[in-house]
Amino acid sequence: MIEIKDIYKTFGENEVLKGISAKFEPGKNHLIIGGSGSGKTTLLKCIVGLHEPTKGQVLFSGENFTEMSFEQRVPIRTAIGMLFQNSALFDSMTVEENIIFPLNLFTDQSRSEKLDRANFCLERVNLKGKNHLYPSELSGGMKKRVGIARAISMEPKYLFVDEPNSGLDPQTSILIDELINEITQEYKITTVVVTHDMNSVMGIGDHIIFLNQGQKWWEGSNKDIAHSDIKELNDFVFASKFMQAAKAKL
Ligand SMILES: Nc1ncnc2c1ncn2[C@@H]1O[C@H](COP(=O)(O)OP(=O)(O)OP(=O)(O)O)[C@@H](O)[C@H]1O
Repeated sequence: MIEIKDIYKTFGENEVLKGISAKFEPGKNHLIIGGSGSGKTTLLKCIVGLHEPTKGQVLFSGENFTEMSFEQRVPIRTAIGMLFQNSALFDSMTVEENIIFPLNLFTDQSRSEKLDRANFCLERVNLKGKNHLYPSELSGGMKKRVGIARAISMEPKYLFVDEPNSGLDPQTSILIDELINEITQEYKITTVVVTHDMNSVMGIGDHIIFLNQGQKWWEGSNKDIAHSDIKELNDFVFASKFMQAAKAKL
């Protein structure tokens, strides 16, 4: 479980996050949605410690991450898997080397244990046997899957994903969403996803937080979202004609 309490983040004069509180539970997909510039990525970065909040607290399993020193944070950091935009794979490394990279950094596993783990993770994301390919030889969807394989290589308790579907076609997007959902449920991971993708929202949004102008404007599940009477949320969710037509049938 992750709990954030009254998070503020200011860059210079720009107050980007204005007092956000929420709880993120294991085995669930928590989606952060909102318009461009509403503060989604900033919030994600504040939770994982890539930004320090100006005010407020982040608690991982009840432990106050915000007040910890760099060294104290290490056990929590190693329990975090991250998949950020563009998959952030190392181009000069093979698929296998990319997956083993965090194991080299944070574990004292033997070479054969690391290879076993890489093979397990590759199989889990349906990329068995692709060990020796380089990122330049992969499609966008395959890169995302390698990114997911790397993110789960350390058996994370927490998974953070920024825009998993950017640059992917709709069918591949759904496969990536399904993979995130399966992994989240299978390993009881607390998963937090920043997304613009309404298919993801409707497909895997167990818990959705809608940010508007740096504030938590609404939260609920994908079942609740169609019945909200919050104007800003409806304008965001039902911006497309397709979604308007879908709502009319509900
Ligand atoms: N490192 C930074 N320094 C200064 N300002 C920043 C920094 N990071 C983000 N911002 C500002 O914070 C605001 C919110 O940015 P953020 O990237 O969190 O929004 P977002 O909701 O994720 O947007 P998008 O959907 O377009 O990715 C923007 O005004 C941005 O300029």
